[in-house]
Amino acid sequence: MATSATLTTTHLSTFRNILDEWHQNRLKTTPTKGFLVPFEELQQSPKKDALKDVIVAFRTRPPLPNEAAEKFHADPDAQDAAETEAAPVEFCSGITVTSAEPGVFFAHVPGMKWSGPTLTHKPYEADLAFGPDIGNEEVYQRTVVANDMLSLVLSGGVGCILAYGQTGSGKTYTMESVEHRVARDLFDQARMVGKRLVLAQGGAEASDTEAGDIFEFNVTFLELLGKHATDLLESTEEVDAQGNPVRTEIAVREDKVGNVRPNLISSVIRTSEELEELINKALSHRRTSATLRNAASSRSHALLTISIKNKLLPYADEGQLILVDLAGSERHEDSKDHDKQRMEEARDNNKSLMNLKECVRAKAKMAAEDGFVHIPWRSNKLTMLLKPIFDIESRQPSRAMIIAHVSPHIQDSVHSTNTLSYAAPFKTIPPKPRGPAPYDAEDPRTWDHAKTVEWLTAQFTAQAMKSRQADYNVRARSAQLAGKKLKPLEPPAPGQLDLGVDVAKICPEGERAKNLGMLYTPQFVQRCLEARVGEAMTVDKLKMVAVEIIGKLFYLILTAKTKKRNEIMKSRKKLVVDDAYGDAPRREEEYDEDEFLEAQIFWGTDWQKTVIAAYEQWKAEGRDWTNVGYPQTVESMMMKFREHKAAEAAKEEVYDEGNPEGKEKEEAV
Ligand SMILES: Nc1ncnc2c1ncn2[C@@H]1O[C@H](COP(=O)(O)OP(=O)(O)OP(=O)(O)O)[C@@H](O)[C@H]1O
Repeated sequence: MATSATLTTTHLSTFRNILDEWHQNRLKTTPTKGFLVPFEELQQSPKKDALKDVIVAFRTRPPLPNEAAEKFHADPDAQDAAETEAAPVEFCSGITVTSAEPGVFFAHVPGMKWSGPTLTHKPYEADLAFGPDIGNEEVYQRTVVANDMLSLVLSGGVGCILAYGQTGSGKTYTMESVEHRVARDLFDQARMVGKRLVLAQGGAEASDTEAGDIFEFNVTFLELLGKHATDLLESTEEVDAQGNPVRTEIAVREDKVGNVRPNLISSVIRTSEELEELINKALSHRRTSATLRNAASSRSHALLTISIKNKLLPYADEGQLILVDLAGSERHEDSKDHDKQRMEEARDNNKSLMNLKECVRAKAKMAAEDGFVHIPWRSNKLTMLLKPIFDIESRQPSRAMIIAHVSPHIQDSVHSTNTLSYAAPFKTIPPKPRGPAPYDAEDPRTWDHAKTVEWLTAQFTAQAMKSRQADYNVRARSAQLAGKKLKPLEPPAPGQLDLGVDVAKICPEGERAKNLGMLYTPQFVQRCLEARVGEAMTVDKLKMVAVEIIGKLFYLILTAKTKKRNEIMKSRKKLVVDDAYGDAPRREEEYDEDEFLEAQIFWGTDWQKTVIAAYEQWKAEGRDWTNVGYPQTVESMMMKFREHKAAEAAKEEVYDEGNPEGKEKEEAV
């Protein structure tokens, strides 16, 4: 089967003309929009309230020297091949960035109608769009820094950055640059956060406070190749028949308490240089193998996880930064020449990417609507490894960012539309302002300032009463030992109880429980330490009390959300996946756009060839092509595609791990 890239290449000059015309017409009406804040002014801290739980960005790279000529070839059987064969294939853009923020990419999708070549210009929206002229530093600043990822993870939250896209589109280029920049900045940021914490505890500002004095950093690097997980930090001399290093397989499963902690080599890191060295070591171990698209293609998902423990607040949650360079999303066309093992890997990779899509979409939907949607993270090893991001029962704040990469070439446009339509639905609109929710004593999100202060005061009062009672018990016991008896403990006179903190400082005017619920645990603890008055509570005692109180508040919020989820579930009966995705745009009336595109990819240029052959036959027989012939032809191609998919799915079911019926079915087959 000829590739669809060949078709595009054969008609390149026509596509170029159509594209030029489109550019001219577009520029007459809509100028290209840049970023909201110029790069030089990006340095201010982001507004925390404005941050989203799921951020989606698009990126396309510049064409590489000679890439078009080396990668794409004209179809020698095509009618106008003689015209194209003489000249080498030159670059023609398949992507146009019309707005950087919000991001808009147009994909120019070539097609062939009986009347000749056509281009469809399909727009896709994201939060950000990076064109070929945007460098790695700017991408890092506008994604990781502007979205406060490092503070989040240093404060006990979970941050995850995923690079997705066709093989050779630039994922590794982006992720490696992010990894090295994280290595560069994480320790400086940790030093700053740590110093503030030391100061809040009443400690003197030590200029030589090192990040490692306050935080403990542990790094792991896991590779998921198909269904097999291995440790990229394990050194090995052994190689398989293809020359790939052989490493011990690592189990990925939930433990008894629900954590997914694969048994990996975990390296303690104290400096930027150590982290940098570790990243380089792991990357050099990363398995690569040739594909049709990219000579050094990465066939696996690579997950770099940096876990951060706050030594000053041992009770606080451990922060995690998970950087994921996903395996290339290969098309049927690109993987058809692989051996059986590679085909299986490609199939498993695509399956895990589909499952990831479901999870991210559900998370995005949940954040946008402040409700609950089932997130099927247990269905696949990749999403199991991302449990901290997807587990709705987790009280840790989390933020996920997906950077979808597309090739700049028009020959890759069909694949680009797949990538963009994979990621675009992750972009959510912030929930519409609905006015204050009615007061509910059990839902802190509905409390006003006065109620929040009242609740906090009650919490600190309860703690102070506990301490007072404990203190009395000690004195009573000593008195008893001395043969005396103390008077029973009287309740304190109003205003006499020393809470040890100024509650008004913990919840200043204008703030309420909802705002406190958005603080990270260490931030709340820091606030309490800054509000400490007198000696009623020692610093250590106050830290414990603060962690307990914020934990209680998170618990109340989580319980209220769960209650709401149950109500939503009851009222909606069944929340189907499509519901979570929103209405999918339709392309050809009867067919779902994704399915239609997938079918075209499966057929490659045979799609157009079949249409043209059918057209000629129907016309020669004098029959109605437009109303009958064309729909019938498309339907029969869709049926064949569906049969192929069903057969693939049946195979997957048989081999699917953990499918209790799989073995029986396999035997039956
Ligand atoms: N923004 C960019 N600017 C310049 N060159 C780039 C850019 N992005 C990628 N490249 C180059 O393009 C080539 C392919 O990129 P890369 O290896 O990152 O792709 P990939 O998506 O990770 O592919 P695979 O999934 O096969 O690993 C590399 O030579 C890389 O240096």
